[in-house]
Amino acid sequence: MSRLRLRGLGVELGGATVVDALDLDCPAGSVVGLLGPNGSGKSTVLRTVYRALRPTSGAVLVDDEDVLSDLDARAHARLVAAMTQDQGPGFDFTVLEVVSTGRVPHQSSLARESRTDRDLVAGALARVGMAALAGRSFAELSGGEKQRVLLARALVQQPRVLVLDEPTNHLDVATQLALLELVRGLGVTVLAALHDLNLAATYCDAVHLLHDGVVVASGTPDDVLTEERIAAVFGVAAHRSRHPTTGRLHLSFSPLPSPFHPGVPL
Ligand SMILES: Nc1ncnc2c1ncn2[C@@H]1O[C@H](COP(=O)(O)OP(=O)(O)OP(=O)(O)O)[C@@H](O)[C@H]1O
Repeated sequence: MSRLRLRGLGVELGGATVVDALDLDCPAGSVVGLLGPNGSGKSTVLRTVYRALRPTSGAVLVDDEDVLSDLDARAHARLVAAMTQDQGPGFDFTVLEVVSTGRVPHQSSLARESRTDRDLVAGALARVGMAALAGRSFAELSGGEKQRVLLARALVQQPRVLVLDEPTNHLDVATQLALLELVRGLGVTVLAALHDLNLAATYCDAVHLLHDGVVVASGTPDDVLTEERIAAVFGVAAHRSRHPTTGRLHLSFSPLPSPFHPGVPL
């Protein structure tokens, strides 16, 4: 298991500072949530970790390896896998082909797909409940089915760090819980951007709360997600309680005056 650390991360986009001097730790094997309102910088932070975006300053470390400068693309893909909204093949591939591309970083350029590769792909498709759709066109899948296929692809990469950008946003409630249970059971270090604060409270060991590109609080969901902080950062009234079966933090929300039209409830 590996730990992920972001140190002094800064990102400027279109002349504006989107992420500023950000430090963030994900202990080995932990599930860490990145929380914050729309536009707070969550995807931008994640994109630097999976190298879709080069930060203006700072470092991304997996254990003590600087993944931004020390590694070629294949070596990086063996360390870090991502499941995001904007992924997926540009051409029409089958589900099986899409998941199989996750094995490429582990294959030498001459070697054909091995028995191990095929077994891993079949196993991952079964784990995400997509084995029956292996021969289907990826492009024709529903949003939730695509998300599950992209998770299977990330799993067969056998990464040490898994980055998830809004992993549950297309999923029905049962599949949301199944996906997060699966992810928790992997034993890999996970950094996930989540909008659902209750899912974060249930499944994350720690959370970092972003506001305007800056981490304003870090710690356990219980410590970070106070009613005052949620009101200040998200602009909603939150009521804290305990989930009746898990005993974890549970939040209920009601509107404060609209951020768009102060004084007028949303
Ligand atoms: N290429 C770009 N040029 C200029 N600004 C950008 C660019 N990409 C993103 N931004 C801005 O950076 C800020 C952070 O965006 P980001 O997508 O990281 O936020 P987020 O927290 O993931 O939001 P959401 O919850 O809506 O997905 C936003 O204000 C966005 O408009």
